[in-house]
Formats: sequence, C-alpha cells, structure tokens
Amino acid sequence: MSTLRILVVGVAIAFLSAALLERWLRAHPDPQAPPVLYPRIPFIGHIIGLLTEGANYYKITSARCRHPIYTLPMLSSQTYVVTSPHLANYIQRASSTLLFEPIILPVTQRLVGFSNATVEAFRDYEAKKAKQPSFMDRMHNTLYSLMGPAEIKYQGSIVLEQISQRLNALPDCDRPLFEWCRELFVEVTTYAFYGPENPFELYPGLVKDYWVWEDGLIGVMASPLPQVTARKAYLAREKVAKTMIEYVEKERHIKASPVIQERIRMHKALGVSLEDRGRSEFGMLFGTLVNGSITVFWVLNYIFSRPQLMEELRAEIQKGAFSVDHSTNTAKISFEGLRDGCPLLNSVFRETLRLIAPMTSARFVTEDTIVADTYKLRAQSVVQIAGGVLHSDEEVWGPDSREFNPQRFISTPNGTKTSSTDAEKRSVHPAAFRGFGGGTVFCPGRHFAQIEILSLVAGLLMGWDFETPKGKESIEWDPPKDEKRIPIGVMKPLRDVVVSMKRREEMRGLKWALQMS
Ligand code: HEM
Repeated sequence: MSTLRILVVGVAIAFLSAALLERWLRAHPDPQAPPVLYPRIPFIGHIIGLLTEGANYYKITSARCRHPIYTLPMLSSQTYVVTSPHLANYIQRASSTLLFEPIILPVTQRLVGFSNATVEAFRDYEAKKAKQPSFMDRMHNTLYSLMGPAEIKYQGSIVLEQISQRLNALPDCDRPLFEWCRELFVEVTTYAFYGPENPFELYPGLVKDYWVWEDGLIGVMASPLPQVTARKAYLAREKVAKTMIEYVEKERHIKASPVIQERIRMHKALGVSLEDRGRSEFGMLFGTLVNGSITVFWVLNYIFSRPQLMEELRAEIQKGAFSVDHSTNTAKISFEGLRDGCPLLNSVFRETLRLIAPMTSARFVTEDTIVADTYKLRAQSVVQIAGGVLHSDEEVWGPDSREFNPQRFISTPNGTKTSSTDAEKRSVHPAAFRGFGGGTVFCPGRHFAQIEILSLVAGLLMGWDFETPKGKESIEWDPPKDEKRIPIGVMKPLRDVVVSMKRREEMRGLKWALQMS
C-alpha cells in the first residue's frame, strides 16, 4: 500500500474509533463529571473553534451550555470551562492539585525558544523529590516579595520620572494613539525594570521589532517551523532575544531593579546557560510590557471619547492629586493621591480591564480533584476560568454587563451589580473580576501597572486635549477589539485611533512632574 493510502486509512480509522468512543461516552456519562458539550466535528471541533474564534469561543460554548462548569472534549483529553465566580474561587484554592507550572513551562518554551535542558532544570525534580520549594516556587516568591506595594515604590518613582521627561518633550501634533502608547510604555517600563542600559535604550529601533514579534507570536508558538511559516515575527523575536542575551552577558543588569537582578542571579545559580538567561528576560518582557501598553490605550479611549466623564475626572484629580508649584512652574501629580483620593479614576481603570481582559487562568489537573464537593475533574485535564465569559455575564454584573459603566467599581474594587435593589445581591463576588488573575497566580505586576497607568492617564487628562486630527471630521474612537485571538493577554485594538494631542491653554508653560507622593 502506498504511504498516502496508509495515511488515509489511518485517519479514517482514528475518526471512526473517536466517533464510537464518543457514542459510548454519551451513553455512559460519568455522573460526577461536569456536563459535556460535544463538538460538531468529533475529536477536533473545539480545537478548531478555539483557533478560529479565539477568546470569543468560550462565549459561544457557554451560550450553548449554560452551566457553571462544563467539559469540552479535545483529542484524547478534555478542558473544563468554569463560568461561575463561586467555582472560580474553588479552582483558585485547589492549588495543590491544579497547577500553573505544567502549563506555563511549555508555553514559555514556545514563546521564547528555551532549550529542553533549561525546561528540565526549571522543573527541578530534585527539590520536588526532597519536598523542598522548587525553582519555580522560589522564583514565584521572589517576584511577589520584590514587587509588593512598598517594594515597588523606588521603581515607581523611576518610571514616573521617565514618563514626566517624555511628556515634557511632547510636541503638539497628530499621532496614532495606540502606537504612541505602546512605544512610550516599552521605553519607560524597560528603563524602570532593566535600568539605563536596557536594550531598548541602546537600540532605539528595537521597540518596533518587539511589536512585530508580539503581533505574530501566536503563529510562532503554534508552528513546528516558525522560521518558515511565521518568519517575520520569528526574526523579530530572535533580534530582540539576542539583545537580551547581550544585556546579560555584558552584565548591564548591575543597574537594573532588584527583582531583575535577583531573577538573573537565580537563573545563573541554577546553571541555566547564558543564552537561556537572556531568553528568560526576553520572556519576562511579555509580562512587563504587553498588557500595560494595551490597557493604557483603552483607558484613554474610554475617557477621552466621553467629554462629561473627562470633566468629572479632571475635577477629581484636581482635588485629590494635583498641585502647581509656582516657584518652579511645575505641575505635580501624586500617585498616592490618585490611588487614595480618586475613586472614579480607579473605577474606570478596573472597568476598562473588565471589558478588555478575556484571559483564562489555565491550570493542569495533576490528580483527580473534586471541586465544591460536586464535580470531579479528571487527572491530566486542563481547567480554565473563562475570564471573558465571567466579565460579560449579566447575572454577575447586571443588564449593562457589555457596556462601559465608569461607576461600576467606585464603591468597591470587586464591582457592583447594576439595577439590583437588594443591597446584598448588588456586591459582585470577588473572584468575578479576572483582570489580574487570582489565587496563587495573582499578577505580581499589578501595583506597578497601576502606578504607570493611572499616572500617565492623569497627566494627559490634566495637561492635554485630544482634538480631531487634520483631514477628519471627528476622532474615530472605539476601534473593534481582536476578540478572535487566543486569550493570552488583554485584547488589542484592530485599528489605531489618530488624535491631535495639544497642551491645554491653561497649562501651557508648565513642566510636568509625576511623583509617587
Ligand atoms: C495592566 C497590566 C497587566 C495585566 C492586565 C496583567 C494580567 C495578568 C494576569 C491575568 C495574570 C495571571 C495569569 C493566569 O492566571 O494564568 C498575570 C500574571 C503575571 N503577571 Fe501580569 N498583568 C499586568 C501587568 C504586569 C506587569 C507590569 C508585570 C511586571 C512584572 C506583570 C508580570 C506578571 C507575571 C510575572 C505573572 C505570572 C505570575 C506567576 O508566575 O505567578 N504583569 N498578569
């Protein structure tokens, strides 16, 4: 028989067996398992759905299977999708059997191009066997202990100084807002984490390469031959990764933040090669740069497209965080004032994340686990808390769940349900807001992100007007979101928004100083 015939017969047999197995399973459901939503195409239907619909797919399946947790069979395994805050809380707490590590290691390997030896070193079997904290546990603790609200103050003051310098040098002109936000964020954030000799400071064009890679990263990760199928993004990744390897080799991290110095020290102590120490820092850039840059764009979009909200926010900032030092002609904005004295601004920040964050907190089930005394999750499966579904659920947020409501988080960081008269029902379950994840994988960068995002937005609100650019009748706010991308981060706009950024007349001549207090 020819190879082609063998292949065709093999595929046919595989499909037939899958169809028979599926029939048998439908006839003999496990009473403890979450209800199963079978795909229309056996075996691979949900995989195709995820690849083509991205973040949207769980909304589609959740509309078909209205249950707090359900099963999507995929190849020989299954994914459990959690859509209720109550169950999300259980999943977060079952951190001894539902683990992040078996998911994040292979994902990071594909993201940055680690060698297998490095991944094996990260698994740190010796420490696990000796019941000691593994390398990943120690790295996790390092991130959380060096990035708490008190520890991050110094780095916060560096990033605010960098943003102030750029605002002071900003000429009035038309500019694509998203492109501007992401270039500024890459520059100031890498300066704060990686110090004055970071690669983006030394090689100014590099920021463009970074975003070329980010645009094409799913293609790089999904392909066995990315150098052929996703060449542009692959080459951009390699270019940026090489500069991070050079950064580590030349020991430029001596002037970096404590968290980066400690990460590089720990990787070296584990015996990770120079190449992979650089690649690991390249991977860290994804956490530090991508979500923040995209989020700040959307916060500006939601505010500046609503003149009344803009005025309310200006009044709030004026009262809670703004001052002018006339002796030096300096306008000052205090982050602590923004954090503690500007509830509307903080509410807008969280409401923006609610609408743009579809991430799915994925965990690997290492042993059979009973959740909420009811559902059995089988070992070797994946369970995902569907952030996008939770964030748009009317049951959770009220009838305006798909709209932007700037007041939603004003009285509590968990948010309140709209149009409910019963006070008790109004408060939203704390696990419903997934913008920064939850449980043991609660974003360690959230305090830092809050410093840069609130401060930049407040600076622009107080000092700048966004007007219609030349040749347009109005600013084209509210671009569509890339809802069809696999949900590994917040959603990007599918087109840019050009604005004419002009200093407000009453603030002309002032220098800007964004400060921590
Ligand atoms: C608006 C900005 C940000 C958003 C929306 C965001 C969102 C998230 C989310 C949802 C997770 C949890 C992932 C999961 O459960 O699977 C996470 C984890 C993480 N974030 Fe952020 N993040 C932001 C900014 C940052 C910054 C500035 C850093 C800088 C260090 C950072 C570093 C990380 C890291 C290292 C993890 C993994 C933590 C671990 O391994 O335990 N993030 N982030």
